[in-house]
Amino acid sequence: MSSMSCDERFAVHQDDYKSYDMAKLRRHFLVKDLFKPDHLALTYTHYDRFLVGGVMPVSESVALTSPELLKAKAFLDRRELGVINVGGAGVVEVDGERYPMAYKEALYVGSGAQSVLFISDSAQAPAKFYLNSTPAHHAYPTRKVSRADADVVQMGALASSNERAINKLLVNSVLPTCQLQMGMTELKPGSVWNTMPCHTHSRRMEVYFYFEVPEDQAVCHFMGPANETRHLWLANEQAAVSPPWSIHSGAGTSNYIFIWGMAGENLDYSDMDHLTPAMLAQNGEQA
Ligand SMILES: O=C[C@H](O)[C@@H](O)CC(=O)C(=O)O
Ligand SMILES: [Zn+2]
Repeated sequence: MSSMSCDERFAVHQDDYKSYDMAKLRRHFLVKDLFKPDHLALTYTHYDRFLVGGVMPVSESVALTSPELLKAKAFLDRRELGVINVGGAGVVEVDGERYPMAYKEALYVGSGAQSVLFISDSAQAPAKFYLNSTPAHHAYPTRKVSRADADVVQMGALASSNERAINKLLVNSVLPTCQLQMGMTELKPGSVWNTMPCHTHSRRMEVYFYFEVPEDQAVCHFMGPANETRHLWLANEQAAVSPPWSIHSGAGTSNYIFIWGMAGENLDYSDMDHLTPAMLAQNGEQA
């Protein structure tokens, strides 16, 4: 039998966050255990009501069941969904239509879909579907976005350990969405810093999900206002929720890949407020 869980995370004020110890910081901002066999793992945040999830079908297909908290008959009655496969080959079936999903392929599912099923091609190499979902007020068409459809931007340089390719997948230059934006950033070997120089965008919250972190390695994810940063050490396939007041940037003990997902006021990817490393060196000083 497939199963489902839904964790609820309330929004935190940046003044309160300063006093959190590590356990409390992790309880509020770290999302883990996204891929358990035949289980739909959901985390409902009160940041733009952004839902983060993971599902790994192994011995059967798993349905996108609507959690009690949504008080909705179907999960997508009032929501849109973004899916990226970070595991073996699989299929997402939306109202009977089958979308084959290879590794790193994305699917946008529009509001109003009544049935979404997640299926693995093989139990030996199960698919791992990473999910982001936000409230939606218009039904845009469901569409698959493969790597060839992505809007790709090369950023950084090996000399500053931040050479990476930003693959914009579910963004408005590729397809229409209500408020969800998702993409995948791949670091080149020898580069470990993502999103450096870093930024904030108080118009949107964001969630970073790290994968392809090699065994025995980890990523140190930085959060907080620029003059009061804290860190979260993340293992492979864990995510960090970034409130609108927070930077989001990480350094790994090796290279890795991560999926970013955003929602909020607008769909303008580039309207970030940038911060230089020198500004971060003012940490703890008066703003
Ligand atoms: O607001 C945009 C997001 O934070 C990411 O797209 C940034 C990112 O992938 C990177 O610089 O490595
Ligand atoms: Zn950002």
